[in-house]
Amino acid sequence: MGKSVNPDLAKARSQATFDPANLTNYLYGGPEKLRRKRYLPAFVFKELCTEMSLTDLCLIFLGLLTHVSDYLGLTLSIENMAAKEYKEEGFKSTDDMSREEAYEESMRRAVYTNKRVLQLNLQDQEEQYYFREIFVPGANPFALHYVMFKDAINTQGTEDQIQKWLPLAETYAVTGTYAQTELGHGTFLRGLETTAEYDVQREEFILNTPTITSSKFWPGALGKTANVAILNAKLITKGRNCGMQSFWVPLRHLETHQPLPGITVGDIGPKFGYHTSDNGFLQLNRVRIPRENMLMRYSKVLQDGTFVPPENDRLVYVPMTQFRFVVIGRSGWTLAKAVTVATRYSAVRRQSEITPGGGEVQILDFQTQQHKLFTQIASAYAMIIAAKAAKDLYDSAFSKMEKGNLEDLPMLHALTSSMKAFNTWEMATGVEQCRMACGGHGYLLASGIPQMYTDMVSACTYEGENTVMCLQAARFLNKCQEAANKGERLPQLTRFLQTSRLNISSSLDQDVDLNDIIAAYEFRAATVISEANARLNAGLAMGKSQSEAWNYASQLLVKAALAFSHWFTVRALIENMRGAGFDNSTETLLLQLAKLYALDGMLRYSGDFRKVG
Ligand SMILES: CCCCCCCC/C=C\CCC/C=C/C(=O)SCCNC(=O)CCNC(=O)[C@H](O)C(C)(C)COP(=O)(O)OP(=O)(O)OC[C@H]1O[C@@H](n2cnc3c(N)ncnc32)[C@H](O)[C@@H]1OP(=O)(O)O
Ligand SMILES: Cc1cc2nc3c(=O)[nH]c(=O)nc-3n(C[C@H](O)[C@H](O)[C@H](O)COP(=O)(O)OP(=O)(O)OC[C@H]3O[C@@H](n4cnc5c(N)ncnc54)[C@H](O)[C@@H]3O)c2cc1C
Repeated sequence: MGKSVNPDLAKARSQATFDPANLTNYLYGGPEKLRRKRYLPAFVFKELCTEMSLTDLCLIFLGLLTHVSDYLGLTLSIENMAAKEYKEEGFKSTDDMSREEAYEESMRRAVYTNKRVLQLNLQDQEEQYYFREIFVPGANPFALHYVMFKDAINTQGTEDQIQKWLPLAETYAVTGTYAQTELGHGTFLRGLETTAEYDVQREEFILNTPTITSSKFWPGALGKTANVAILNAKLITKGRNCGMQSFWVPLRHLETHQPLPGITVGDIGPKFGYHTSDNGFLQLNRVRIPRENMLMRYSKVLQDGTFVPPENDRLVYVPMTQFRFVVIGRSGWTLAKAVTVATRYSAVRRQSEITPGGGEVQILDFQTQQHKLFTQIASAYAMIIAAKAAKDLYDSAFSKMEKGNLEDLPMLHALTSSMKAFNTWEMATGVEQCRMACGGHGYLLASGIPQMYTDMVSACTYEGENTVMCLQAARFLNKCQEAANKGERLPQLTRFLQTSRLNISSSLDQDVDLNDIIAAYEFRAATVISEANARLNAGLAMGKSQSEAWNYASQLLVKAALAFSHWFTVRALIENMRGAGFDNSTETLLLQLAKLYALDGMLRYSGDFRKVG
């Protein structure tokens, strides 16, 4: 039962000046990865559905990605399910459900996918992600389990602890969360109040949330789903506060799922988005766990209570750095989904005339509509490709860290902090622009865009509130500027602070040279970073303390981190587009898209660029 494609859409696609397959292969990491990605939903839907053509299945798959299918009334007739537990007649729209019903529907789908991933032995993380997203397009109640809970075990646990706990997580013998934020503190981790006091007599930690503000508050899956937490608390041993450490804390009985003694836990209530994620609260009333439950890869507590500190006390923050990197990558794909919906809609929506009497045109013919959408298409590509570029730096830093070489940790923290802030702010702005570009229909939940926004805009807050993350990156950039001022050697990533010069060869009446674009963004970043450093030093010269001067310069320091991220993104986009081995037509188009992205950025931040000439 093939579905006819809208003639306007078909016509628009037929006018492509390049072969989309080349681009799709590049974006998904090559033809084999793309084949697998396309095979998965077809395989599963074929297994689930008796009478649907592959076109329908792909439509459902693409629609599910943007929730459209939920609202087009497409339902999956689920028969001969491999997993007998999944008795659902089809995917019902969760938008008309209460929070309880929506959570249960998402939980049902998530449990089904968890079982199928194990039965299909899907090992590849990306394939697992694609597979899950087909069935749980919104917030997945197991999100924390899949990412931060397992990452914390892998990065903070000893080999023995990994051997013991990771199989439990992989087989869903336990369901986990990452419980760090408290009612009173999310950003300022040194202010966390939950304590883990070592009892040397019984070789146990006594976990306690002594105040209402120390209640754990926000962790995903804490409300209902999780029965174990990787919980961060202030370690106290031999009367000494040894800072934040991570602990494996059972929360609920593995059979009855009832809270264990001393544990008060529940859901924090309705949120702006992520309705099917049960973010929760947790209070601990002198809960005892064995000494072996402290994750001791980097820091240890010996039987006699002696604290063995880590080589670097920031290593306990590694799970956050890892997840920031996930957010950096997913931001581009989130914008890609939104702009795909809005662009397709703009090809089929006819509204108003350009030439009086000429008939209503596709709204994609309005230059204002093209500007709204093409800049977001360019931004999505820029973020996806910059994330790929950051991955090379990320992988090399992590492999060195695993061998005990921590020299790249500051750079990695600065890069993941600034790019997480930059990408999520750009994604949030872009998704909202796509929603508005669809007029009234963009405001319908059926478009899929509103939920993308309300779910994903939280990424500007979680995993490090964006302003705070920019200031973290600015610490590193400012240190590099100070070193540059003294003529010292800089890390590779910031060497442009010493070398950037404004020798632009392009003139306004010729097509802009791509190297000039990179040079302009580099010079802008170097100038803003230098200005922030100058403001900081001006504060010190006024007699302010280091922290008061930091606060005095903080707005410019945030700008410096964003200018750095913008330069990193533009450079990655242009260099990867030139070096990707595309055929001429595809490369020409992509470099055109890169210019659009960069020149649009210059217009949006024209103050910076005018100031640096
Ligand atoms: C659209 C994308 C969708 C993606 C995915 C969707 C699916 C999942 C859906 C939902 C899941 C949501 C999950 C959310 C989880 C959470 O939110 S977990 C909690 C996250 N919390 C935070 O991030 C807290 C942020 N705060 C901090 O990290 C710290 O408090 C601080 C701000 C860094 C300050 O720390 P501190 O006061 O101790 O340190 P400073 O004095 O500022 O700096 C001291 C030095 O330490 C260095 N440092 C700090 N952090 C790190 C780090 N992580 N790694 C390495 N180094 C670090 C810092 O640079 C200082 O060094 P310096 O003195 O040399 O500059
Ligand atoms: C959807 C969602 C899911 C979450 N999931 C989890 C989870 O699974 N596990 C978990 O542990 N936590 C989770 N969190 C909590 C999240 O990590 C925190 O909300 C986040 O770290 C921000 O902290 P906060 O809420 O205390 O905000 P605050 O830090 O109080 O921010 C409020 C304002 O203060 C400003 N501010 C704070 N400090 C500074 C500073 N030093 N300089 C300048 N400005 C500053 C911020 O910029 C911001 O404008 C989640 C949050 C959300 C929204």
